[in-house]
Amino acid sequence: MTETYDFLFKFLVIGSAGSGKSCLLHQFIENKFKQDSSHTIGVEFGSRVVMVAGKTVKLQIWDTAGQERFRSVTRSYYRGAAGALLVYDITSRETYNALTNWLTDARTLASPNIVIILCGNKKDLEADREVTFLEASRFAQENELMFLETSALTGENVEEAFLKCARTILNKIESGNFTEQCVYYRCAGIHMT
Ligand SMILES: Nc1nc2c(ncn2[C@@H]2O[C@H](COP(=O)(O)OP(=O)(O)OP(=O)(O)O)[C@@H](O)[C@H]2O)c(=O)[nH]1
Repeated sequence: MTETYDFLFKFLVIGSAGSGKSCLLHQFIENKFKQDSSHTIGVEFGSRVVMVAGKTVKLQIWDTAGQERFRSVTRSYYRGAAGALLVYDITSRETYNALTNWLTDARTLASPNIVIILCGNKKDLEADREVTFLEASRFAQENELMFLETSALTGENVEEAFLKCARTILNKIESGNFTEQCVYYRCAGIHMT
């Protein structure tokens, strides 16, 4: 099968262990909840071609392990990323408190201009919430992040998170504000299946 696209963006999914990164990726790629998700070892990969503002964009998505012992492996995948989903679990303040460290890694190891969307995942578990929408949106504003609450279980806002990030990158490219040559390519890719 030949697959053509206008742009290829490398995306990262980062955040603490158990926040739901693998489930978000699975929901976006397969359109269903990954029932038996176990800890990611190192990194996993998925891709999907989407339409964004009339352009075909291939998203190449790297789902990284959140566990500290894999940090040196996952850091080596940051280079060349145009966008990232920075994930925490709304029912776990610990995962929220770790956001600053993940953000520093993304901006130093990928690019200071990387487009990041903060995702407060497990929105379906309202009764167990430990992090309010308001405080997370303030954090997002202070750190120039977009922000959505998502549920990999119900699928709420999952597609939106990836598309919003892609749309922002595309806008930046088209307005000349995204100049890193390494992070996007206008290309006709050949994909063999
Ligand atoms: N209720 C609910 N559970 C979720 C959601 N997303 C993930 N989970 C559960 O949270 C646990 C961790 O999900 P994973 O996707 O494996 O987490 P991860 O961030 O990839 O974890 P690491 O690979 O260790 O970094 C699993 O038991 C999932 O079933 C969600 O949106 N809602």
